[in-house]
Amino acid sequence: MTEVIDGNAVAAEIREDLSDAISTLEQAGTVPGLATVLMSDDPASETYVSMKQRDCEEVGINGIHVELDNDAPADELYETIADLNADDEVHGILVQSPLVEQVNEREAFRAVAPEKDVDCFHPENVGRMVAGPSHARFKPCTPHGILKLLDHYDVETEGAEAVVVGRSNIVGKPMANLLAQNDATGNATVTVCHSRTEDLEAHTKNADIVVAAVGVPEFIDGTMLKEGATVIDVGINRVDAETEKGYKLVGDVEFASAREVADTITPVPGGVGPMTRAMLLWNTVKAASEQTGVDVDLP
Ligand SMILES: NC(=O)C1=CN([C@@H]2O[C@H](COP(=O)(O)OP(=O)(O)OC[C@H]3O[C@@H](n4cnc5c(N)ncnc54)[C@H](OP(=O)(O)O)[C@@H]3O)[C@@H](O)[C@H]2O)C=CC1
Ligand SMILES: Nc1nc(=O)c2c([nH]1)NC[C@@H]1CN(c3ccc(C(=O)N[C@@H](CCC(=O)O)C(=O)O)cc3)C=[N+]21
Repeated sequence: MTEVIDGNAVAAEIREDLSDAISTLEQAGTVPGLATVLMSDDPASETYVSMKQRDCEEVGINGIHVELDNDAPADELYETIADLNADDEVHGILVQSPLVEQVNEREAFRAVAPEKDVDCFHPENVGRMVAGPSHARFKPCTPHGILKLLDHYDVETEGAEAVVVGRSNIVGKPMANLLAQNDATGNATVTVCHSRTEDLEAHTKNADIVVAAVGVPEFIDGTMLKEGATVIDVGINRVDAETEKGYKLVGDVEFASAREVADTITPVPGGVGPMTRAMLLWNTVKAASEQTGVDVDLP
């Protein structure tokens, strides 16, 4: 029987475990603080940011939300980030992507103080992550959440053939790097595929673990997978449907055909998405601990 991974359940467990670390910090006089910054006309962004704020409330993190006008000058965003960098009550800062066009996203991510960069987008933190486990500060939330899911469902990465489809800075690139690292959640043999890959199916067919982060609805189907594979679907695509909201969410994997072939598979929604949010809380607690010098146990 194919096992369908329950990302909501694993994320709830992590939030529960984080409460202990948050209590430890509170007893030492610190409430962890996470600032989310929204400057976007992307309709999904508002949903994600409000979910992140709701998560904060649930676990006892002080959520601070800043929303900027979409037509404000880029400097307003930089000033906001500078203020948050200087604010002792803020331990983590997330600048929601995509940003409006007048802002250079790379510059905005660089403006976040590296100690508060809970997305792990700052080049200093990316470099430290790539340098290896003893150098790393944060792991980016989505790949980090995927490693937690693999561990939770006893999917062996060591020696596995892993194929990551997609090479974005937010998902594909760090995911491939982490799976290849020489540590307990890595040691896979990793192939990175992208839009210039000649024969995608030849790669995915050979993979024990496929991570799909493409942004194309139902791009990978069962015929492209190896029998018994683990399939991690990162994609969140809104497609028109006759629902209350006028759309439904589908992944980058065609779930019905993939589950016939896979041994273990994530659904959309309820797979990777909730884990991304849980690891954002995790990184915020780690940031608060490091900024205050109060030791905590992280799940
Ligand atoms: N669940 C979660 O928590 C998150 C979900 N997402 C979702 O994951 C998906 C991917 O996001 P993101 O990584 O930001 O996307 P990007 O658009 O930044 O990157 C997509 C990647 O897929 C590759 N690609 C596109 N078309 C093809 C193709 N036909 N064949 C092979 N590769 C292709 C691109 O290749 P190239 O580099 O050559 O252009 C690129 O590397 C989206 O659906 C997004 O909404 C994103 C972040 C978090
Ligand atoms: N600076 C920055 N950091 C991010 O981590 C970041 C970002 N920008 N921009 C957009 C992407 C996307 N992303 C998601 C997080 C959670 C869900 C999630 O919780 N999804 C739920 C359902 C969501 C819904 O109902 O719409 C699920 O899959 O079950 C989805 C997508 C984080 N991102």
